[in-house]
Amino acid sequence: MSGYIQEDIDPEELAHRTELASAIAGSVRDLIDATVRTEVGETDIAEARRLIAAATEILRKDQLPGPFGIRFNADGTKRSWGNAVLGRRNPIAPPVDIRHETEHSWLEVDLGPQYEGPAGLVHGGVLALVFDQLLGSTAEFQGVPGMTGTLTVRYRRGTPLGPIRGEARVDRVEGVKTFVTGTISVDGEVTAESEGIFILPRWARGEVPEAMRKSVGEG
Ligand SMILES: CCCCCCCC/C=C\CCCCCCCC(=O)SCCNC(=O)CCNC(=O)[C@H](O)C(C)(C)COP(=O)(O)OP(=O)(O)OC[C@H]1O[C@@H](n2cnc3c(N)ncnc32)[C@H](O)[C@@H]1OP(=O)(O)O
Repeated sequence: MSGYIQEDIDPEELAHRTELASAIAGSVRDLIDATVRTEVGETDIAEARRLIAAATEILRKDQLPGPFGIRFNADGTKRSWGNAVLGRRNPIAPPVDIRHETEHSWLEVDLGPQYEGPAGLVHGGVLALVFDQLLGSTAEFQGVPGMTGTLTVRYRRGTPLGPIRGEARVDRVEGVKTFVTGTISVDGEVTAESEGIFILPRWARGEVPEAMRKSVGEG
């Protein structure tokens, strides 16, 4: 399938590029937060827009023709820099770091004002986004990857903006379907629960590369 790219970059060069990716995305995240919360007037807005346009022009000097895709090194390390949740170079992504343990996976992330839904609370769609990635990555890490077939979320109480913790584990595997459950909690209290069914698509059956089944170093 297109978009999965084998691309060998030596470790030193990759570390350098990763640093640059994180740096530019971090600057733009800061800009997003500043934009959401700004109270400045017309003159400052006009000046800020002029500077942002100049920065955009610099970045446009050398662009990929399309999305970043998912890139692998021969050692199985993986880069999903455009991913909406994990993407190192995607300012829309919080970005989330998912940690994988033997039995479960977890994440901790600070969701700022750009993820607001109800006043002061995280948007329900953003929580679904985080669950989709957390549960999907958990299935992938356990060697039973799939595309999201069904994702259900039960919102038990509002999730305040700020630090959240997510946890997930594979509940069971039935043929090509992996059932994963997870929670999001704040200060030790569960605010949302989710179950996802991840399905190994027809086109991938019998040919999931080793790098895909046990990938490391995401983001
Ligand atoms: C080179 C190797 C690649 C490996 C592939 C792994 C890829 C992911 C890897 C790593 C991800 C890391 C984390 C990601 C996190 C983010 C994930 C996303 O955002 S994914 C984007 C949103 N989801 C979609 O766009 C799916 C769109 N839908 C489809 O592509 C198909 O409908 C798909 C794959 C879900 C199923 O289609 P069928 O043709 O492959 O499957 P059929 O053979 O018809 O069904 C197999 C079994 O699944 C059930 N099933 C089918 N669709 C279902 C559904 N939607 N929900 C529940 N069950 C379903 C069926 O009843 C059947 O069950 P029975 O074996 O008979 O018991």
